[in-house]
Amino acid sequence: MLPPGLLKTIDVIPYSEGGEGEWMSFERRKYYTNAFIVQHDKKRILLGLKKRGFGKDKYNGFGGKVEEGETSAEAAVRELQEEAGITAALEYSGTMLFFSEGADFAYHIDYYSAGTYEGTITESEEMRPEWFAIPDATVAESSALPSIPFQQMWDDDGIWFPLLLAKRKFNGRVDFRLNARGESKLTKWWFGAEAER
Ligand SMILES: COc1nc(N)nc2c1ncn2[C@H]1C[C@H](O)[C@@H](COP(=O)(O)OP(=O)(O)OP(=O)(O)O)O1
Repeated sequence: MLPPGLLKTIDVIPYSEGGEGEWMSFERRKYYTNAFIVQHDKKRILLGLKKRGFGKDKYNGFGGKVEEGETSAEAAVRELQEEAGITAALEYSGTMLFFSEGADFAYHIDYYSAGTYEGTITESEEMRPEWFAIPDATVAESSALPSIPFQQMWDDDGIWFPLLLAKRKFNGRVDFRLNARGESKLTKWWFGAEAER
């Protein structure tokens, strides 16, 4: 049921799949984290604008490589501190395998989230933190905050963000291929989510 290479971390039921072609093969993987502050009571989520390197000019959670000798959960807390200046009791939200055509490794990304944090949110050399409104169909008035900027995020984020916001853990894989202009685009995906409680 699961796509090749995806290491199952939780029991999931199929949630979303699409795209075309075969899954690409890869030789090795590297371990990454990505963390979000999601405040349902304030209807807002903290994202960061990546200022350099991989994913520059995209909004994302805060994260990076898991260093040798640390767990993914420890790496997530460290990266959140380094990139946004805050600490949080992060909870595991899901895992995604991402492979991009031509890359020499696949990203194994563990996602984390927390509803509260300590410290002062601070811009770092890598990320500029900003709050965005969590969509709420039950509330008529619009938020003073901007909407989540999916047009300036990774193509796959629109698929699994509803799960993150609904606190449903997920496992997924996304493959990106290069288009005629040499841009890396989402071409195939599979996501499973834990059953609704
Ligand atoms: C393709 O789909 C992706 N979606 C999202 N939301 N995030 C992704 C995707 N692919 C990679 N990422 C994340 C995973 C990491 O959090 C960052 C990349 O981390 P970074 O560029 O910071 O990595 P390094 O500079 O190698 O690591 P250090 O921060 O430890 O130096 O993007």
